[in-house]
Amino acid sequence: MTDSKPYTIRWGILATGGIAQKFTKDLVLDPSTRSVSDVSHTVVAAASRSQERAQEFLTSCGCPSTAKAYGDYASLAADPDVDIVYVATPHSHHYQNARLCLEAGKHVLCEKALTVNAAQARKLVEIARERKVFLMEAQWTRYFPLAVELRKMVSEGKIGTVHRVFADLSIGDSGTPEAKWGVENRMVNVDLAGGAMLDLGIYSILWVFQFLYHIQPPQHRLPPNVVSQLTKYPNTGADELTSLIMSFPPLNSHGIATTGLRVSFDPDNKGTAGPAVRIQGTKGEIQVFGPIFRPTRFRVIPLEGFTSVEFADETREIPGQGMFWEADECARCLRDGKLESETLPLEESLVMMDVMDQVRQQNGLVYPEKIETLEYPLPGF
Ligand SMILES: NC(=O)C1=CN([C@@H]2O[C@H](COP(=O)(O)OP(=O)(O)OC[C@H]3O[C@@H](n4cnc5c(N)ncnc54)[C@H](OP(=O)(O)O)[C@@H]3O)[C@@H](O)[C@H]2O)C=CC1
Ligand SMILES: O=C1OC[C@@H](O)[C@H](O)[C@H]1O
Repeated sequence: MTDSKPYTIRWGILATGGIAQKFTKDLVLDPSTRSVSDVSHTVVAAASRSQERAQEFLTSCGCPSTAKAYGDYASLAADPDVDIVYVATPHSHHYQNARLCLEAGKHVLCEKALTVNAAQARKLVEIARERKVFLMEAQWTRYFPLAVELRKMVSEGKIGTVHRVFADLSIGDSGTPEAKWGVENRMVNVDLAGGAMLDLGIYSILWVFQFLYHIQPPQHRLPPNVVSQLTKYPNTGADELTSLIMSFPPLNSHGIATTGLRVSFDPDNKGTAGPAVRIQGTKGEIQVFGPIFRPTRFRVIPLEGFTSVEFADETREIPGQGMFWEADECARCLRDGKLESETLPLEESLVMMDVMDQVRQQNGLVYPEKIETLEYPLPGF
């Protein structure tokens, strides 16, 4: 007889900002609303730099009244009731905060970009492996049913051999970025590892990677050659317009990933601009409609003479943001004793970090030493 009780994991939430709220509200939803019955989630604690903020956060997200509110991150990492910590601080802090939790023996789901640079990411992976704890970068988009379906279709050869992928995530609007972001906001503040690439461009890169790297046979999963251009944001020097061409061996397939804060993938907010991702193969093309962090639908356009197929993501009708898909993956990995996710192996996160390092090197974008360093622990994090 099978045990029908779901496998429940106990979350600790580290930081109380915008995405921590969205993620936590998704966690407390009943999994049956998304037809999931094998795993479930409970929030047992949250930590903020202010204890009061942590308590307000737990209440406003609808967490159980027994959940503990901590006024510092170290207390959360030390809580024996926490199985896994969701790290939701700015990029600049991921290395210090995730390391704190890993060293305390906690499993970790860390927001994207995993760290500021590849050396920090390698160190986290090394520690996770040493401690035998689970670590995953929160590239939530990969876990949407739409993305799962697309990887399956392309792997099965629906559009033949893929030779080129275009992907864009640019979020300029009617105002100027200067008026919108100023100089302090984490989107442009170099002290917080701000900039278009680590925050938004990573989605363009992950869409390229899903098809030109991830679904390739293991012997063909090779790091790309990268050429890039980057324009800096006035007054802070973060990147505001970044474009990469990646050439993936052995076919030298091209992945063109773009991002920007001054132009938009969807200028009129009506989808008039067309697809934000185009996956081009020898038998046709698949177009994905953005925003690509939370894609809405895709279209398959086979070679002339065939009918095109539209796929709308029906799961968008169910409650929540869709961040629960990645949370469910974490629960299944913990249940099955896996220390990393097959949908985003740690090695792939490292290759993506290497790509972003190369873009920064090619264009002279260096963040302050205190957030590029491997030194740990540092005060103030
Ligand atoms: N998956 C997705 O769709 C999204 C992912 N993200 C990712 O999530 C992370 C956080 O982004 P977001 O929630 O938008 O950021 P916010 O600025 O809204 O929140 C960040 C939180 O981090 C904590 N923090 C700790 N130190 C600092 C510091 N020096 N400056 C500012 N905040 C600090 C704060 O929590 P406290 O005061 O409680 O300690 C703060 O609320 C980033 O890595 C980003 O890339 C962001 C948006 C969407
Ligand atoms: O991950 C993200 O997706 C949505 C964007 O608005 C946000 O800046 C980014 O961090």
